[in-house]
Amino acid sequence: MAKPAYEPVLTARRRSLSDPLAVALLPPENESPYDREKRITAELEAKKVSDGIDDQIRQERNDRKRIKPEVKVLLLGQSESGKSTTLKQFQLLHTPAAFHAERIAWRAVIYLNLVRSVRRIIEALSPEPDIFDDHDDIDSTETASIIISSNGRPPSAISGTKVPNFEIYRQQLEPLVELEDRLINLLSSPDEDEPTHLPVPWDQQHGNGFNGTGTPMRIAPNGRPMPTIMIPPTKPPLAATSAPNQPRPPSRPSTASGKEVVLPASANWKKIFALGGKAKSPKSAHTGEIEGWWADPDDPVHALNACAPAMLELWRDPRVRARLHEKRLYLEESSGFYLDEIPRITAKKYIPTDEDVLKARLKTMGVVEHTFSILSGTNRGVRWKIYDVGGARNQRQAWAPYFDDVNAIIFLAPISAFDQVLAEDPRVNRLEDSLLLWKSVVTNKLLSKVSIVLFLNKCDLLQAKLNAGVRLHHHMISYGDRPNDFESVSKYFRNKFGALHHQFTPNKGRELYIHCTAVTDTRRTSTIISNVRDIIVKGNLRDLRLA
Ligand SMILES: Nc1nc2c(ncn2[C@@H]2O[C@H](COP(=O)(O)OP(=O)(O)OP(=O)(O)O)[C@@H](O)[C@H]2O)c(=O)[nH]1
Ligand SMILES: [Mg+2]
Repeated sequence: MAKPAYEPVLTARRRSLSDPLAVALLPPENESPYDREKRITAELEAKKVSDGIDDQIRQERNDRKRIKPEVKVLLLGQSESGKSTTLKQFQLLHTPAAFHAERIAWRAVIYLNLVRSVRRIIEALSPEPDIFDDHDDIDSTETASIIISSNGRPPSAISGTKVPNFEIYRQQLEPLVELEDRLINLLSSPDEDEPTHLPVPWDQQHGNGFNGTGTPMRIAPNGRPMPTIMIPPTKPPLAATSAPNQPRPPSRPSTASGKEVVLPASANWKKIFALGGKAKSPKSAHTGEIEGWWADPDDPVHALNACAPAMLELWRDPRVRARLHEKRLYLEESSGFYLDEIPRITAKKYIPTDEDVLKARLKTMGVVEHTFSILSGTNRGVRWKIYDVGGARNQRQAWAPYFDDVNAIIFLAPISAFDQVLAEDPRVNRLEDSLLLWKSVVTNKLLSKVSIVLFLNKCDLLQAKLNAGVRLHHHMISYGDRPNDFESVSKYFRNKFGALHHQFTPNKGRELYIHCTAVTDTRRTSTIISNVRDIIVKGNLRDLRLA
C-alpha cells in the first residue's frame, strides 16, 4: 500500500522517549497495517481541524488589524458660530486635494456674499425708510452684522452723515439686483422659505439642475436627514429703497424675496464650474488655449466686473464709511471681508483662495458628513467622521439622532456676538442663546460619556469690537466694571462656560477643554485642531480599552 503523503507517526517517533506524552502517543509495536492506516487517517483529520482553527485565528488577527479605530465628532453651536468653517479647516488639513478641487465652485457663493454686502450698504444709505421692513433698521432675518445701539435707540434714529452720491451709486449698482437674483437661482432650490423639509436630491431637480420643486425632507437610509447647505436670506430688493420717481426693477422671484436659499451639499453642485449658460470646454477649438468661464458671456463675472469701479468707489467713500459706522453696521462680521478685495474678486479669471473659501458664508441645513483617515503620526490609521449640523433654531431637532453615537463634540460659541441678536428671532441675544444651548448640551445624559471641546470662537472679531469701544457691560450687566479688554473679557467667558459645565454635567469626571479660536485663521486653527484630535483620540482609545 502506498504511504500517505503525510506521516505524522514519524514526527512522533522523533520525540524523546523520556517524554511520557510522546511515549503514550507512540503507535503500538505490533500495529497491523489496517490499524496503522486507520490511525494515520484519524491523525490527518485532526490535523485538518487544527489547521482550520489556526487559519481562523490568523484571519481574525488580520481583520482586527484592518479595522481601524473610528472617531465620530459632532460640531454643535448656534447658526453662524463657525461650525462649517471648522469643518473646512479639517478638510484643508486632512483632504487638501479635495478642498482645493472644490475651490473654484465657491466662486458663485463668494460673488453672492460680495453682492449682498454692497446691497446692504445701499440699503443702509438710503434716505428712505425701508417700507418692507417691520423692524426699522434692525434686519429681522439677517442680523449677523447688525449691532443694536447700546443706548437702546434703533440705529435709524441716529441722524448723521449725508452721502450726496447716494443716487449715483444706487443707479450704477442697480445691475447687482438682477445679478443677485441670478446667483440665488443658481444656488438654490425653490420654496425653501423655512426648512420644514430639505430640498430634493440634485439628480431629481429639473431644468438647469439648480431649480426644482421641493419635496418632503430628504432622509438618508440611516434615518438621518440628508445634507444641504443654505445661503442666508436678504432684505427686499434695492427697489424697496429707491426714490419715489425711480422706476422699480421687476419684482424678485419667490426664492429671493427674503427667504432662505438652498444650495445642495451633494458633491455634484461643486462640479458646476460654469455659472453662465454654456458649459465651456477646457480648450478652445480655434486656438488650443485654455478657455474658462470668462469666455462665457453669460457668466456672472461680467456683470460683477462691470460694477467693480462703482463698488470700489462706494466702499472707499469716507462718507459711506461714516454713515455705516453711525448706523452700527459692521459688515466685517459677515461677508464684508470681500469688500476689501473687490478688484481681485471681480477679476475675470478670479479663482478663490483658501482664505476666500473659508470666509464664504453658506448656511447649513440638515447634516453634512465628512470622513477622512489620518495617514501619519501617532494617530495613524484612525478614521474620522465629522458631522456638521445646521445651527439655526429650526435645525436643532436634527442633532439628537447623532447623540448616542458620537465620541466627541466640538461646541462653538461665538463670543464676539454678545451685542447681537439671533437671525431667526431678533428678541434673543446671541450670547444668551449660546449659553442656553451649551447648558443643554453639557446637561444631556446621552452625552455624558462624550468628550467635549469648547471653541470660544470669533476671538478676532471680539478683539476688534472691544478695540472699537463696544462695552460688554452694556450688554451683560453681570460683567460689572471689569476692564473691557480682550484678556479680561475672554477670561470671563471661559469661566462662565466652564462654570455651567462644572455645575450641570452628569459626569463630574469629564474634563472640559476650552480654546479661544478664530477658525477662519488657518495657522492658529490647525494647531488647535491637532491638539483637539490627540485629546479626542486618546479619550476614545481609552474608552475602547475599557469597554
Ligand atoms: N472673522 C471671523 N469670521 C468667522 C469666524 N468663524 C466663522 N466666521 C465666519 O462666520 C460666518 C459663519 O460661519 P459658518 O461656519 O458658516 O457658521 P455655521 O455655524 O456653520 O452656521 P450654520 O450653518 O448656519 O449653522 C462665515 O462667513 C465664516 O467665515 C471667526 O472666528 N472669525
Ligand atoms: Mg454651517
